[in-house]
Amino acid sequence: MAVAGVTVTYRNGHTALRDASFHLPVGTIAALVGVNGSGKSTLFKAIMGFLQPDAGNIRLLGMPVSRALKQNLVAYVPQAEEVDWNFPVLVEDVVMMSRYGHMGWLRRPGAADHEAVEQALVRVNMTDFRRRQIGELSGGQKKRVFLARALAQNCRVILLDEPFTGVDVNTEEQIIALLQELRNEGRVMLVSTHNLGSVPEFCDRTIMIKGTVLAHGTTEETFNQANLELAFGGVLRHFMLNGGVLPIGVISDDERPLIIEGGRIQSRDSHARGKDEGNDDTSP
Ligand SMILES: Nc1ncnc2c1ncn2[C@@H]1O[C@H](COP(=O)(O)OP(=O)(O)OP(=O)(O)O)[C@@H](O)[C@H]1O
Repeated sequence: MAVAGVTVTYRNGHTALRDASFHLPVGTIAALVGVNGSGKSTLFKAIMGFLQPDAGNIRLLGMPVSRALKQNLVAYVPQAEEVDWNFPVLVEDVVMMSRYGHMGWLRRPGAADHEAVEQALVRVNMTDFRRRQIGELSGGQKKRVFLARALAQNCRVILLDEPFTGVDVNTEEQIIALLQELRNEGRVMLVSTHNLGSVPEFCDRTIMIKGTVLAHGTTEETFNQANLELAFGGVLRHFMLNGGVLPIGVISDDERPLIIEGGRIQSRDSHARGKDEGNDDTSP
């Protein structure tokens, strides 16, 4: 995925993205992080071809967006709020919709389509729910159905909008494991997330965004305190804990804080420990 000098201005004249550039090789999970309104959804919409950039260009797997879309190579896993869950549709039908591009003009599913849906549901562990109405599922189950839809489509580029919102830790871990498998198959995933604590855990690359791309590269190089402060500034609750010899910075964009100890980003396990230790003596 190559985004080069992309500027997107909405019809009301608001420029939500200006001169945004980054590139991702295949076989990557990249985090897209930034405050509310920083342009994450705008970038997704441009990559999905819903919005036409006013400047710059986007190439997916070496081809223009329109060609990648025509070949069914791009899938979008939406935020829960974007979907009308009252629409009466079965889980297996939601997944089958992704096969329309593979069907003839009569859109009658064939054996290959049924097989693709079956395999996708197995992969996300949702076969038992195939005859359930999508609206009756929990948040995490719905996310898994949308992931199954991306899989049945056999797309190579997957955009995931906040995949962990309203998802319990078990489901989050299942989704992460699946994304890692997909990465190993050579797919590219761009994941917008406010769960900063889990970014170093599963994202090879990070893109920091705030009206433009502030920084991008491997998570190791990019996901550091200086860039996080640049991207989040005063929005983050940023406080110091006094446990231990070195000061510990806690940066939290949501309920799952990220711990930076001695300039190094800590894993979730150590963050749980830090949280417990820090409860009494945190100061804003
Ligand atoms: N249809 C639109 N018309 C005009 N401005 C818009 C439109 N959609 C979004 N914007 C503006 O563009 C900017 C970027 O919005 P965008 O939805 O891309 O942010 P985001 O990073 O996805 O935010 P969030 O984390 O809240 O989902 C915001 O200032 C927003 O108000």
